[in-house]
Parts: sequence; structure tokens; C-alpha cells
Amino acid sequence: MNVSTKILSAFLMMLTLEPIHALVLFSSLVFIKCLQWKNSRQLPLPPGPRKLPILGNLLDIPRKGFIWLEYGEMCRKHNYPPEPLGNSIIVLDSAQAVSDLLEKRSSLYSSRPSTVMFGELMGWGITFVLRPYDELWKAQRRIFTHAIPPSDTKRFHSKQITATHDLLRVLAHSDNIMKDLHQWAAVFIMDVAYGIQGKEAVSFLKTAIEASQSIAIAGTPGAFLVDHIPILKYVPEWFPGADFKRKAREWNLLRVKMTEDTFRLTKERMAAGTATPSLASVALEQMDLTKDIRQQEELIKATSLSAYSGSINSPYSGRGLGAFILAMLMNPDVQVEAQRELDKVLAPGDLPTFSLKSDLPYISAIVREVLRYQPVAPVGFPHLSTKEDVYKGYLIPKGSIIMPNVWSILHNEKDYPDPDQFNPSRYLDANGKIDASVKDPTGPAFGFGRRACPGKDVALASLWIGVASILACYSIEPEVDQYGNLMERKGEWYSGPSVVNHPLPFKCRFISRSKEVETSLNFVGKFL
Ligand code: HEM
Repeated sequence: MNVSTKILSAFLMMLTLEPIHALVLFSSLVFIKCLQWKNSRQLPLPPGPRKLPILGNLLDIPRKGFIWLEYGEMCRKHNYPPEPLGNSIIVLDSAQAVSDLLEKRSSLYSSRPSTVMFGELMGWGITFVLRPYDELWKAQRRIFTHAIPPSDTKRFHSKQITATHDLLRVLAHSDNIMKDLHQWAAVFIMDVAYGIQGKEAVSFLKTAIEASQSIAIAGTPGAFLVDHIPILKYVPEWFPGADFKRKAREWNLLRVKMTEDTFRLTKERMAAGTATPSLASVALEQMDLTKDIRQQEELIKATSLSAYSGSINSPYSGRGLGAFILAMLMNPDVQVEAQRELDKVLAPGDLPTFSLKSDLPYISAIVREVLRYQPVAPVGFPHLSTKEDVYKGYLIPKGSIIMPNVWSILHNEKDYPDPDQFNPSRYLDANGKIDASVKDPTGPAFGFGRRACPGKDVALASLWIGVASILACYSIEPEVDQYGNLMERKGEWYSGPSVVNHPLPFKCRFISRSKEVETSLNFVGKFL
């Protein structure tokens, strides 16, 4: 209820009182409300760059380079403990501020900013990743967690093992690791979301990958002026400078194709009795037949698309594994240590299984360090405040965009000494077991409060089995030049502008560690 509705309802209540009592009560209420309103207006806004008339802080939004570093730098420059920056975009640069606002006050901070380009013009606003904190968001999130319950982590284990063995075959002959990982992961997620596998999944790939690229571009804050000046959405496509309208139309077509073709195939498979379990098929089976079927199907369609799009652009899109492979190339000692641990528990020719997890703490530590060292979503996903709030004496206006600077949280010296070193041992105690006193970076890496990633368990399990299996099967070595000399170990990171962090294409060799594994997976690898 806003101030005017509260005053109106108090006024209606007062119609039942004596006129003089009603007048006193009414005046007191108005007085108190005015006082509260004045007080909150008198509070300072969070520190940040000076705002320009009309444009506000539009020109301060980092548009190139690693935006998480830029935001962190701006927060340090404005030098204040809660680390908010500006008032239309508030950057939370510490774990404390994120926990205080996005978690403890999550009822106020669980919405999403509406993006005209991405949400409206490209049509992605139907997915719950982007929905405001409303009934449709709740309904889709419920469908997701019923179909993929966090308590039932084993549901996708067999799909994850099969997909990982496929990946091992792909890596044996890959000459473009990042591209192959991206495609392989898109196929796997299609299986989880729709139960579409193998060659059939590959036939959907082109659309899915193009759509994921458009998401990465349009999802970057400040990428399109229309997000800041929404009236521009009415500009016709032919108008000079309105190229964004053409892009939006083409990108929207990709979304429609991606949504409809996949969902139709799952339904056909179910009708023929050949569907394998997936988010879409389980949710369709769980429908309440006494309620509106069409409406429920539309919700399931949007939920499956959310899962697909939420993950295809995430680390799981192969970027997490890409970051891992690059980290192994750059840190051969870590690789050797991990292989020592694997060789202790695996017989020759065996590949890891989930049942070995408690025997492989160093592998679990590598997964944590990959997600910390180069988080894939270094500025998280933006949240939106739905009510005016006060934090540490600052006013946080309703409608502020809240950006958690995950990078700063996961690179702070206090929790992670020497944060720019890739060092999985930081998570282990003196006995080589996971040390519970070291902060688990998978919390911040997967988001906060009510919007935290619902695919976290699927993603973590997939990363774990991927890391364990790749290291069991291969040594990751530098490329050799035409004269047979080892090339320099090197890798670079995409410098944006983007909210997604990933390595640029890099070269390495996957050297097979075991003839027995090759035979069991039926591929011929490269040996030194
Ligand atoms: C390593 C892999 C992944 C990482 C690091 C990751 C990270 C994230 C992050 C940071 C968010 C935003 C949370 C927030 O707003 O605070 C998110 C949201 C989401 N993720 Fe993931 N994700 C991963 C994999 C997946 C997978 C495999 C799926 C689906 C099976 C998935 C589905 C989603 C969905 C649907 C949302 C939107 C939640 C909402 O807005 O309520 N993610 N993820």
C-alpha cells in the first residue's frame, strides 16, 4: 500500500467515528506520514558519481572492458562501507551488503529491472529469469523446483555421466575447445530441459547458440539506449539510428523458434510414449487436469525456456569447463595433484562416478576455485528494489537496480588470501578434507536470496563430474609449434562489454592418460 492508499483507507475508517475524533485522528495520520516522508527524503542517497540532468548516471555506466572491475574501482573511489554506487544503479561490493539486502531483506529486493530491448522487444520477458517478482514468476519457479527438486540431485546423474563421456570423445579431437564445449553443453541442457538428445538436439543448436549470443549482447546493462529512454521503442525500424529495432525483431524470431520447436517435439515424444524425463515432460505430467490446460502449458513452455536460456548463457554453457581447462593449462602443478588423487581411487580404465565424491576432495576444491577465480556471472544478475528502503543511513529509492559485484566478493583478500592465484588448496584443511571454515564461493557464484539459481545442483554436479573425468582421462598440455616445440601456456579473457565472463579461444592438447579408458570409451586419443 502506498501513502495515498493508506490515507484513503484510514479516511474511510474514520467515517464511522465522531467528527471531532475523526478530524484529530486524520490530521495526526497525515502529520506522521508527512514527517516520515520528509525524513526519508532528507536521507542522503548512496555516494556515487554526480548525476546529470535528464541523463542521470547514464554516461557513468561502464560500457567496455571488464565491467566488474570498473564497478569495483568506482566503489573504492567513492569509499564508503556499504559500497553502493549511484542511486539508479546501486552496486553492492561486499558480501555483507549483499547478505543484508538481497538475502535478509529479500522481500524488497527480489524483482528484476524491466529491460525494453531484451524483455519487451525481444520477448524474453515471458521467462522467469527476467520476470518481476510477481505471480507468474512464482508459478514458473514452482514448476521448475517441482520438476527439478534440489533434494533429488540424482535425477540427472545418468544423463550427466553419458554427456561427460561424449565430451571426452569430443575433446580427443577438438581444434576449437570453447566452440566445442559450448555446443556440447547446449546439447546436454536441451536434454535436461526437453529430453531432446543426440543428432536431434544438434539440429536445434544453430538457433540456440545464435539466441544465446543475442542474450549476452542485449543483457549487458547500457548496451542499448532504448533501455534508458524507453520511448525510443516507438521509433520505426527505418528511422536513422534505429538499427536496434531490426536487431530486436530478428532476435525475437530466434526466441520464438527456440521456444516452439523444442516444446512441440517434447509433446510429440510424450504422445508417442518415447519421451525421456526432462523438465518439460515431468512438468507436463504433473499438470492439474482439472485446471486450464492451455494456461498451464504456456507456463511450462516459458519455464523450460527459462531453464534452457538461464543455463545456456551461464557457465554451464561450457564456459565453466572452458575456465577449468584453461586453469589446468596454466597451473600444471594443480593438474598433477588432482591426478594423484584420482589415481589413488580409480582402477586402470575406470572413470569417476558420483559415488566417489567424498574420496575426491581436491576435485571438489578445483570446482570451487574455478567458480571463484573467474566467476561466469561476475556482476550476478541485476535485482530490483520494489520499496523505498534505508540502509546504513542511506536512502535506497524504490526502483533501484541492485548489482551484486560477485567478482569483488570472491576476490577479497580477507576471505581468499592472494585472490588472483588459482589455488584449490585454500579450501582444504590439514587432513586434505574440505575446510568448512573457508567461505564456499558457490554461494555468491549462483546468486542471492529468492532469485538464487534454481539450477545450481544440476550445474555443480555436471561441473564436478566433468572436471573429475577430464583429469582422469587426459593431461592438458600446451600446443606444439610446427617444429615440435612446446608453445607458451597462455589464455585471455573476453573483455566485454558483457555480463558473462569467459575465456577467449585458446589452444591446448588433450593427451590421453590411459589406453584402457580409450578402449572403454571407444575413441583413439593422442599419446605423448
Ligand atoms: C555453473 C552454472 C551456473 C551458474 C554459475 C549460474 C548462475 C546463476 C546466477 C548468478 C543467477 C542469478 C541469480 C540472482 O538473480 O541472484 C542464475 C539464475 C538462474 N539460473 Fe543459473 N547458473 C548456472 C546454471 C544453471 C542451470 C544448469 C540452469 C537450468 C537447469 C539454470 C537456470 C537458472 C534460472 C532459471 C535462473 C533464474 C532464476 C530467477 O530469476 O528466479 N542455471 N543462475
